[in-house]
Amino acid sequence: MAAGKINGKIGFEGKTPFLIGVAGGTASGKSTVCKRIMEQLGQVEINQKERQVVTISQDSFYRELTEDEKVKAVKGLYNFDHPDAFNEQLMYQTLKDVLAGQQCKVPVYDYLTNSKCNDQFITIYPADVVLFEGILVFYFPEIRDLFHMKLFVDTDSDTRLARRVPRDINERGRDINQVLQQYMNFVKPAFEEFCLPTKKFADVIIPRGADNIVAIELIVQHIRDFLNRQRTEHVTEFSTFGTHRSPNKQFSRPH
Ligand SMILES: Nc1ncnc2c1ncn2[C@@H]1O[C@H](COP(=O)(O)OP(=O)(O)O)[C@@H](O)[C@H]1O
Ligand SMILES: Nc1ccn([C@@H]2O[C@H](COP(=O)(O)O)[C@@H](O)[C@H]2O)c(=O)n1
Repeated sequence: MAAGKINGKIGFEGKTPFLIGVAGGTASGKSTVCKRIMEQLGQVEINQKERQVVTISQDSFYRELTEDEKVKAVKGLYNFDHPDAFNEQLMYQTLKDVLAGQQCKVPVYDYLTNSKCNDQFITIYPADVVLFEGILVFYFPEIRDLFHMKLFVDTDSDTRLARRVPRDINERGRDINQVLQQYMNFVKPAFEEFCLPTKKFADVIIPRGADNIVAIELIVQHIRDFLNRQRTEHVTEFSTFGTHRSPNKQFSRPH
């Protein structure tokens, strides 16, 4: 079978998943936007293996800290917002595997220990659409070039800080001083230096994140069109030549 091409990008044998990058500052609503997209495509209630759309978080690719770095991290003195905090190679290889339609595993990340959970992985089953979300998903040129569509969630920094403080205290085991110290020393300057400049690479900027129902509906419609086109092409290929992958999983509209 000929290699697939989406937005001028060369794919692989069989169907190339549509890879969407979702960037934006901390607590801008990246995960929530991905969740809304999945909900609107009727994917949330479907079991993981059958899903047509999956989300991967960049947080799974934080690199392991040295003992010294662990001590700093506990005090809010480690920079988790610098590109060097991520394992770029593993991220790139994982996305290449995803694009090749391969099943893969990504580490489960634990914010309480600032490290991966030992022997715990999330299985990423082959899907037609893959969302990859994180603060620096557009930072690394080789990774950025893999995306077929790039979204930037643009929420003002006061709102983001107001969301981050309770989230980090309630869900990530931090205290208020630690959160504010980390924010002023690392999160804010790194956002300005590494994340915000990547907004220019976005195809679609989503002001106000998940509150922007119109933007999310437009993106969902674009994904639906892609999935429908893929299914139509697949039926034609399947009846003519046979194919490498099983027929696309069905997706449903929200009720
Ligand atoms: N539109 C919104 N309105 C209110 N709270 C929101 C909204 N979007 C996200 N949140 C909350 O803000 C926090 C961060 O959102 P999240 O989607 O996890 O951001 P990110 O993935 O960019 O870090 C979460 O507690 C989430 O529930
Ligand atoms: N051990 C860690 C790892 C990351 N962070 C912070 O998480 C932010 C990225 O996640 P979002 O969901 O907010 O996009 C990033 O700003 C890091 O500072 C952390 O605090 N501890």
